[in-house]
Amino acid sequence: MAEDDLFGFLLLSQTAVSKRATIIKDLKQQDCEIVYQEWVSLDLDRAKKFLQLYSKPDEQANYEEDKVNKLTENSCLALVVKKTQLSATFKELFDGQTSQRDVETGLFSTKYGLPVDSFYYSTDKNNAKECIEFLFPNLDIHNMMENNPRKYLESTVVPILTSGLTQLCKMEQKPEHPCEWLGQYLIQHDPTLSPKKKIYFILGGPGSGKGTQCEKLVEEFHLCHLSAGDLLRKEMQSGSSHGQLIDRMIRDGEIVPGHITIELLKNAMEEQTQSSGFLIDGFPRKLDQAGAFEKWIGDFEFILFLDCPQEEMEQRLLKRGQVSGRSDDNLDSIRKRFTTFVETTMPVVEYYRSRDKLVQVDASRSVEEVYKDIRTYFIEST
Ligand SMILES: Nc1ncnc2c1ncn2[C@@H]1O[C@H](COP(=O)(O)OP(=O)(O)OP(=O)(O)O)[C@@H](O)[C@H]1O
Ligand SMILES: Nc1ccn([C@@H]2O[C@H](COP(=O)(O)O)[C@@H](O)[C@H]2O)c(=O)n1
Repeated sequence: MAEDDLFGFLLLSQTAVSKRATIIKDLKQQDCEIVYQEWVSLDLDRAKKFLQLYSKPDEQANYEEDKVNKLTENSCLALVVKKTQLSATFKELFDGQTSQRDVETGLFSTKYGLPVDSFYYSTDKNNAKECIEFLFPNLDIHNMMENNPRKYLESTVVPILTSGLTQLCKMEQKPEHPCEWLGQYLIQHDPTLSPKKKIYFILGGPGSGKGTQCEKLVEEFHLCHLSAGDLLRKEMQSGSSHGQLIDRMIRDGEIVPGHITIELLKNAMEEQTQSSGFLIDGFPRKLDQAGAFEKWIGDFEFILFLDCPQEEMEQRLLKRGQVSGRSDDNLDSIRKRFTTFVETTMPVVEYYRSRDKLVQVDASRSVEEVYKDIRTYFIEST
């Protein structure tokens, strides 16, 4: 390690997390090495302990409720940064201050428009080490600082690589492209990339109330609602090359090829940084879509199935059709959608029921009655 190499840490709480891409890009442009990053969930007790550790010994630890709330309301992103003369870089990037302490508490907000208590950083060797040890108890910071590559790899990459290789060996049906498979495995299982966001699928016949119930779940559980149908309609209107195909398939109540829908879902999920999980409405409509989703995006918690008689759904959709402007809210398309639902989507429902990954509610009742049942599953799971 060069004489004046310095390790620092940076902790971004919820408000600052939205700027993480720019911040990381700026740091890298200044030749900072992001040696490690991890999403950290702090409970009340740990948030207070962190603030205590962060404050200078001669200062009163600052437990302002607001600061603690910012640290606990959502996962924070913590980074270990390395660079020669790191304090000078932090100073240059984040404020125009001159003293070390100003750098540590200073005007990060100037460049990124963030409140000062939405981030914490330090380049003081001992304080940074203490904070890093506290934030990442399993990280071998000592070896990292000593720049021992072997030990660094052993404490970071090797465990997940080993478990990926073990899984690969155990698979009865070996993947056609093992390196690609392994790459996906590493990304999906890397605890440092992102906190695992829970994914819930919402299925039910057309008009069973999926969108309506999702709105209520979003309000109570702050999950991100993504409707596969809405994403396809948006894609169609954007003038994409798939536009005509999607348009025709929606009118005929057919299922759009899974790779198109999964790509749209993947992009929408990646854009979403704030939510703690996803409600994916109207997906998977076909058995192979579920497998492809798990392979390319990740595992899900359960499928919520809204069970509703066809006559009731038909009435609801005809009523909605008076105002929705949807090309498929007419009797001809509605009947085709019912047929597709029974022939193609019910097998998905039955498959996951048999694997205990499905919960079912009677969706023929009033919106409130249905929701009362649904929320119990989410209270248990979130
Ligand atoms: N429990 C309910 N009782 C009566 N009407 C309802 C109920 N739930 C939803 N609706 C109404 O039925 C119509 C369809 O509901 P919604 O759009 O939520 O269904 P969906 O399953 O998302 O439909 P689609 O699959 O066609 O997108 C809407 O007009 C909605 O207001
Ligand atoms: N996974 C999906 C979801 C939807 N579609 C097509 O969109 C139509 C409307 O879907 P809603 O969920 O909004 O009712 C649906 O009938 C399909 O044509 C799809 O192909 N795949």
